[in-house]
Amino acid sequence: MKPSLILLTGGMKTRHTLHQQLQQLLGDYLDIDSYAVDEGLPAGLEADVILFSSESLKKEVGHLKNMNAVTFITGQRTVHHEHLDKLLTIPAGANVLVVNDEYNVTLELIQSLNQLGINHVRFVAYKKNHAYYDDIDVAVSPGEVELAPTYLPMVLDIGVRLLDMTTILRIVDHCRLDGNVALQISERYIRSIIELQQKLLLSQQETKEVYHHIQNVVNTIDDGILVINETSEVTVFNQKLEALFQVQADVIINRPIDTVILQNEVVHFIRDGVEESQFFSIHGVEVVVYRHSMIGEQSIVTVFKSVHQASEIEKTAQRKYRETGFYAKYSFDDIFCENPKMIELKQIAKKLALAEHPILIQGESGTGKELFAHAIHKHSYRKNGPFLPVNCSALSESLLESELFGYEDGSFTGGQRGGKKGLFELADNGTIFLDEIGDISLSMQSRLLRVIQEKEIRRIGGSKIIPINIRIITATNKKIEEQMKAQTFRNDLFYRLNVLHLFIPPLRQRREDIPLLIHHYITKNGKWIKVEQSLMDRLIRAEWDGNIRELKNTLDYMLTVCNGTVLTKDDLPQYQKAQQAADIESPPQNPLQQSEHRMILEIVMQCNETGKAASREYISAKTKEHHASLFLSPQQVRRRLEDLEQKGLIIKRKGRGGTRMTEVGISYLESLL
Ligand SMILES: Nc1ncnc2c1ncn2[C@@H]1O[C@H](COP(=O)(O)OP(=O)(O)OP(=O)(O)O)[C@@H](O)[C@H]1O
Repeated sequence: MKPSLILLTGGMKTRHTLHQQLQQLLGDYLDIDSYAVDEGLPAGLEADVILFSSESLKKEVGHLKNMNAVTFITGQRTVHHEHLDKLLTIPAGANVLVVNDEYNVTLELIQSLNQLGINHVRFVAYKKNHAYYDDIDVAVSPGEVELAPTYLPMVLDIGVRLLDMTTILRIVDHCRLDGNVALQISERYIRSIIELQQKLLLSQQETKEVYHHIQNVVNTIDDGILVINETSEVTVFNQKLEALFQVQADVIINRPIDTVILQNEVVHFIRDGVEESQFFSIHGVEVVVYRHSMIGEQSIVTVFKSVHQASEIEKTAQRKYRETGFYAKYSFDDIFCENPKMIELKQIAKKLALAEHPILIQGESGTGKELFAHAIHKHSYRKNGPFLPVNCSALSESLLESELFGYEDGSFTGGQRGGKKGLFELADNGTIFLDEIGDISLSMQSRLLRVIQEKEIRRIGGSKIIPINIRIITATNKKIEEQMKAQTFRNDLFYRLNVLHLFIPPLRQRREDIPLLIHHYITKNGKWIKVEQSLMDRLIRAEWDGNIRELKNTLDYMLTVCNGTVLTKDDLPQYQKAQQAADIESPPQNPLQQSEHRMILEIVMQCNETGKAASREYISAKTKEHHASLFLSPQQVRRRLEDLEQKGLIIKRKGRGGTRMTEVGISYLESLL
């Protein structure tokens, strides 16, 4: 007769699994019965061996009467080896919540997982009444997945834990089975472990093959590819780069990038760069390096392209939009200025270009708002995408709406067959420039607000939601702050559009730019024409209510009518000639102001005549020679000069020329004498 064994477990699932395990290993030599507490135990239990599935179960039922056996054994348990590979797929460093119904058993499980060499993750033991687990990447449970908190992103079932080999051998020993039986059982046990090993080896082999395949693919690419992992070790370095850096990939792979790549600036850009791309010269080859952080993997992929190739790609991308006309025509180099505030403004705009936020540009009509919008797009990361300027005041409300949002077929009479894409859709991956934004109706304002908030649109008459990725630049010559007070412009929209802000000063506040712009427009027309000094002075001091646009129109007119090689006042358009008389500045009423004007202008005049630079300090020192009450500090001189320049009486120039009298200034001084 075979010896008998009764297995006692808490739950049915454990009973099934352990019964199956015992049957497989010992079924030929023992009569095996099993009971779970949850299913109810019979009135009396009698066997050679009674096996408790765990220490806690022994505590729970061990004291019961009518339980007779020669030997009582408490089973030691271990993770089911077939499920170990599930644990190996968890990324290194992950926080893993180990879930089991009893805390002590959970701690035991963590210990045995560590003993099995699963050390690449951090295990956290689950406690029944613990309210919330923060920062857990995955939960694992030996058959108790339903206990895991539902908010966790992933729960892996690693199967009911099996009886370990020592427990099996103790049973063999207590049932006094033949020595060969123990040998056969351990062989069966070992065989299943070997099968697992074979499975792992196979998958390792497959991984190697996939790696080689990827390596071959990466080597056929015409660009250099370099990838680093989260610890800055190089994981991919293709043949193209071997040639560029003149080094073998096997010297580089799996080493920290800063120990193998000697070009510090390249390493710095790859590891810590913020820009998307940068130029480098590597062993005399000019390259552009594009940097891309892989989301979720903490790896950085970089692509090295020759400068020539990179510019070809850009050209192809831009050509597409050039054909449709949706491209930025001007860059920052097309914005001419000498005024220090304008030079600073250009620098600021370049920085704003690199951000992704909306920009509101304010300034009077003709100051160059649209020019700035073009330049910003061209300087931004979206430069290869479309640029769409839209003049919001030029279209009626319904037309503007259909232009911006597009429409579906049959939405209204006269609409294009098959519907039409709107400008928001066409601007996808690029920039839309909404000029005269202060002129849009309140209902258009709310639609625009929704586009900005939701980053999606719906065509007129359509139901499909279309996601869009656009940058919005807006401009206005209106005082939008006043419009908000009058409640004709929505506050919430204003703050959405005005994340970044530029104010372009009117031309009369930057008169130094006038000679430069005049020179630019003359040369642009391909003419070799001089400007008579008296005309230049007059142009410098004109009001230019229409700003640069008006100046440009004036020059276009004069260059067309001019007969000789010198532009004179006679060439001025009629309306400006008419202003001439009114232009001469009348002296200030205040006698002190009059004396100051006269004193400063005389000093400047003297300087101009003797070729001396009329600096603030020099003028200030000279004022001491006049009446004591007229002394002006260099600061005061600066303010007075600004005022005189505003009036067009002098012009401040950088460099050796310094401040100069204008012809009008000279006449004005004469009128004061
Ligand atoms: N700094 C500059 N250098 C060269 N050209 C300029 C400059 N500023 C403006 N312009 C030119 O002046 C003209 C008017 O500029 P733009 O259309 O950009 O002005 P705006 O402020 O957008 O005008 P509006 O408010 O009327 O739309 C354009 O021809 C532009 O090229």
